[in-house]
Amino acid sequence: MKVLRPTQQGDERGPATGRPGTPAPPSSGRVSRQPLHAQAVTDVFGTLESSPRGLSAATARERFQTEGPNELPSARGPAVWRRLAGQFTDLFAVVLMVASAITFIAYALQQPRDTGTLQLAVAILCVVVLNAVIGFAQEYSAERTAQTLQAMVPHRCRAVRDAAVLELPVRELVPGDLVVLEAGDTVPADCRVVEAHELTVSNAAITGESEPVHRTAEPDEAQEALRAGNCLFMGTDVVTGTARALAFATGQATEFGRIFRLTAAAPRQKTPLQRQVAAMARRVAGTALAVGAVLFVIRLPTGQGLVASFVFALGVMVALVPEGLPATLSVSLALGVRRMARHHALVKKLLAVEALGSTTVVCTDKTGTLTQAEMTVVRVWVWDQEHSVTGVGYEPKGEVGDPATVRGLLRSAALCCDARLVPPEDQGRWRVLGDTTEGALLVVAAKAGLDMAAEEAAAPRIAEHPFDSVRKLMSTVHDEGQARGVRVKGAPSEVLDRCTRLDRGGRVTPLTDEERDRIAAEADALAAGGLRVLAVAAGEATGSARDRDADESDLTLLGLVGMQDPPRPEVHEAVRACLGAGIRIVMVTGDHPLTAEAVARRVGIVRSAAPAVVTGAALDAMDEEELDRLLAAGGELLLCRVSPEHKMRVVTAFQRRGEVVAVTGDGANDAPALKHADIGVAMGASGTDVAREAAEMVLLDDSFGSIAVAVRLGRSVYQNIRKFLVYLFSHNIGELAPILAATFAGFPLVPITAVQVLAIDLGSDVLPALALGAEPPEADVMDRPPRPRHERLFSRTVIRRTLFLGGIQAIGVCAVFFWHIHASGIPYADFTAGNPVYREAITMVQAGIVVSQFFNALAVRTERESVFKAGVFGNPWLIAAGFFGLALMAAISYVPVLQSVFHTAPLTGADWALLVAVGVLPLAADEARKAWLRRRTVTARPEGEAR
Ligand SMILES: Nc1ncnc2c1ncn2[C@@H]1O[C@H](COP(=O)(O)OP(=O)(O)OP(=O)(O)O)[C@@H](O)[C@H]1O
Repeated sequence: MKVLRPTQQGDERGPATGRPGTPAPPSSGRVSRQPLHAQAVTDVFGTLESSPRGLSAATARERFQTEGPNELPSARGPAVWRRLAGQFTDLFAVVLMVASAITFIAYALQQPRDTGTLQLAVAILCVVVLNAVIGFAQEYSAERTAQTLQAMVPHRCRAVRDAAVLELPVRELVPGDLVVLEAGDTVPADCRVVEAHELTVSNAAITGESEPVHRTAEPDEAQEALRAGNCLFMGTDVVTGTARALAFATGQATEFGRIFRLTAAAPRQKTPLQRQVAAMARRVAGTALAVGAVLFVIRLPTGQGLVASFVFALGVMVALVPEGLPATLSVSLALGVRRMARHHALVKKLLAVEALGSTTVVCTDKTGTLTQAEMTVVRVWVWDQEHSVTGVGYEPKGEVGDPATVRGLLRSAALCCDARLVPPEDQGRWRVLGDTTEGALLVVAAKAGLDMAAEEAAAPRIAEHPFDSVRKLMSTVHDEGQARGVRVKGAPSEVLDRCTRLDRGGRVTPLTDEERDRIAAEADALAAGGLRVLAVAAGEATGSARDRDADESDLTLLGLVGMQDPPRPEVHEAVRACLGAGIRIVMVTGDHPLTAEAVARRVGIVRSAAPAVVTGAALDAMDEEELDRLLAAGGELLLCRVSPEHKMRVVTAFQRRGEVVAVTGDGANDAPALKHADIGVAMGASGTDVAREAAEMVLLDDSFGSIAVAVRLGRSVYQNIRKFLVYLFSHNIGELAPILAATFAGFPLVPITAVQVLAIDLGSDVLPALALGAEPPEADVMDRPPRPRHERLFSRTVIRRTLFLGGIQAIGVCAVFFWHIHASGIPYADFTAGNPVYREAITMVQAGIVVSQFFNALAVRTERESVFKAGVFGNPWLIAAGFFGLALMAAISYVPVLQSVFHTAPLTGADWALLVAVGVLPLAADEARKAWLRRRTVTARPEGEAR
């Protein structure tokens, strides 16, 4: 975790406070005394005790022991006590604490003193403490979840060790490691560049300047490393080119580590959903206060005294406040996030969970997302014949039609590759380190009998012009003795544009227009079969300078290769599910239109005879209006030969139309589109660090199948939240209604006490609400159109359903109470709190609500489907939570200590039978409502959530 210090004398940096921008040299005579960035490359290796062959495994291990892992400690938030104290400062808690204090005072002033008042004061305090503890625990667990998820995002880098390029976890990197970098990589440690090809980096993470800056291996006389043109810093991004660089500082000793230490943990952002719920909870609390105050004023003149009226009003207030709601919401969101993670979709921001439910368009990549990214060359074309290649995967075993004819082409193609084939370990499979397209070329070269190690030794690479998805082309320059040979591979149109000659089986002739057309037609024919097609060419570098345009001109076309990439097996079903859910899928690919269309057909994205296939060039020719018209036309749309800039433009255009867009991306230059989209989806396995950083969601397996699962789960999280909102708010109606009814009927006491209400809100109702938040997705969740973007959580449907279920519950509970009171024949005015009939009646009311909530929980499980069809026991947690509530109620009714706390009485078997008969009514009525809804929707397909 430190700057490597071969000796201490030359080190002028303080450990934590020193300016880590200037790696100091050691003072040994063997190595240079200049700062690292001022040294020549050869000296740098000496200073850092490394070599162009990288560190040996043994040295790396040793340094890991002494330097520690290359990682930063996790950011520490405010102290535990501060966070806990913070829970007591929200409006809710303050109101309840004030209420409790007044109740305590009321109790002190009471003559004679009523222990019920004291119990109420204590109970309210308990609510405050319990809420604070739940809030704190939930916040803590959400944080832990976020940290675990972050840790799951793969952080790997490439470094040379024992002369071989290895992929290793970033934390294992040590000072002296020779890091291999390419566009899209995040720099894993502070490094000094020793080799660079067209390297530019974005230092935004360190300096805030997003404009890419050029970096080379040349010594630099700058004052500090940060300004030097040859140093790279942890956390910055490689924008273009490739490089090798020596790590000189890791972990906390890096510049990033210093900034990290200075930065306090950023405050956690609440999602719009959480804000909506918090705002709603505040509104309800306000209403509760107002209703309580009004009732207090109404009750005062009835002559029951100030304290009794106050206690009564307080009961009303407590009945209305949804105590467990915010905690339930957070738990439900966190559960959704965990479920998605189990299905390979890591949500980095809770926001994505909500947005997923309303996604209307998915712009998806092809390679790796829809396909397996297991490229295998199956055709090689050289003038004027096509050769088949056999074999599967990356195992270099198979036959090439006529190896002698195609060897020249394959040698050039393989020389122009950065990827490496990795033999199987422990009976695994052959793997590719690097680009899969290049992996396929190395495999076919081996199949044709080429020994690429020997070929590379015979023609060492002296320069390269890296691939990028805008150029769709890559070239390398090789020292071939008398000449410097150029090898080029890329999209056929790009390569053909740069060719002037054609290799006709060893005889080179000028390339005629006719031949050019013929070759383009061959490439199209291969692409139409769903193959990715690359053209390969060769030339000679003439000028001394490394001039890309000159190197890549006047080339000789050697031939074409066609590689297949089979669709992922799970994608067909996932595409069907998304289309069924009203989500439009737009394929966005850099590949050839014919290849794209063939693959799109295979996975079911294209089913019609004539999809709209639009190329990047055609997009460039369109103005915004034309683009809007294209998108508005709906239907199947494939965007081919496009660059990340096109992707960004299309995302913006979709959003202009009010669509909620999810976009996949893997490259560094996909980052703007990923950031701009409503949900940026990065590839976890093959994507670059930059893309993963920009995205809201990371797919660990890169598969489109995981997007479909995430949408399904995102929708179900939202549905579940609505379920427990209806569940929780409907019982508030059940609690409030008898209180209001009693007030207006002139009954002198409350039909349910505040302590009883709290027992329901925090005892019997919390667990079912949590269980509802964990409901599995409903069967038809993907048969509905996406939720409108701006639809409120408390939509009219939710409010209607709450009133419906709560209303029925309220009628039942009031009927039970007044029936019991009337059956006793005692006049209202004679009732006192100690009256056994009154105690029975209020026990009936509390138990009535609990029983009714048991059935209510079953009712809200589905929106349209009969719960009997969905399976009454489909959510065993819910059933268990319901029975827990009933058991708690039974204990309150029968256990003497609880009887005295709650002023309850033992219920008889007949009482329970009556309560079940009344309690089941909301479920029965809701079943009837669902049946009516289903019948209605068979004839007319309604809009949105009313379905
Ligand atoms: N390593 C490479 N070297 C040279 N040319 C390449 C290489 N990889 C791809 N190409 C060419 O560039 C084209 C675009 O490739 P690119 O990787 O940018 O597409 P993409 O957008 O990632 O495609 P997809 O949507 O299939 O993932 C390919 O069709 C191919 O002809």
